[in-house]
Amino acid sequence: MSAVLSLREVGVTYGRGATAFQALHGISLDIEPGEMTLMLGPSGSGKTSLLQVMGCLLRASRGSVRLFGQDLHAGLTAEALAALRLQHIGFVFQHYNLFPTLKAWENVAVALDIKALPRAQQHAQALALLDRLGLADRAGHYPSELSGGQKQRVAIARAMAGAPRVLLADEPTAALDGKTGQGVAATLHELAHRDGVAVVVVSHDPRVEPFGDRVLHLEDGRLVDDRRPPRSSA
Ligand SMILES: Nc1ncnc2c1ncn2[C@@H]1O[C@H](COP(=O)(O)OP(=O)(O)OP(=O)(O)O)[C@@H](O)[C@H]1O
Repeated sequence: MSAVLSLREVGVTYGRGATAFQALHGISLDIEPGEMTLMLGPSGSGKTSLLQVMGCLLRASRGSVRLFGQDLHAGLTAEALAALRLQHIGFVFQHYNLFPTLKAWENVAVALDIKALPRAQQHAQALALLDRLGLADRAGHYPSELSGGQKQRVAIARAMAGAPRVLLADEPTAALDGKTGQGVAATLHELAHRDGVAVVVVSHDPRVEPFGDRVLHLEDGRLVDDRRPPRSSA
């Protein structure tokens, strides 16, 4: 396997001078396609900071980050970084971040807009994505008419609309009840295995753990464990 993302000795410091705080210390790891990587660790251990570095939302203060071999620190402008993000990376958040005034399919189509597709084609593609996530019959519903699990599936469909090679999810099941959370974790796992996407999930949720092909543990901004459990739920 060749890595999608390669991090070497990555450090992140917030603030300057007397108030500077080092949130990440010398993190080196490769993120592979076709597997679901879980990032676990106590509150404040740096999980979100690391996910943001991987997603080109936050620049590392030290070290190097490569996306498909391209060095994200080698003089890239903010615009160039944003373009890479749009092209390769999808995001899923704890609170779904759907537009309340748009129907489910329109929320997905927002991500297709960027590609300037004709509206009919956007509709067809959004429906196909929702269908894959078991939501074909909810395409015309507004977010307020959907359950938490359905909303998260719409958010995943939207994240997949740009056909990203990397999908980053920050606490995607935290607002969901047990069974629904497991269903969403299974969906993310399937995207990694069926589509070859590199899926990285930050979670506090023990119900998500069985779906991780690889489990990273962070503590105090350091990677303290990195393993592939022998048994996966797939
Ligand atoms: N913008 C910021 N400015 C200053 N400090 C920050 C900033 N963002 C995060 N931190 C600090 O960096 C450390 C790591 O934060 P981060 O959000 O990455 O941890 P986390 O493991 O995701 O935590 P949680 O599980 O609570 O979301 C924390 O001590 C946090 O207070």
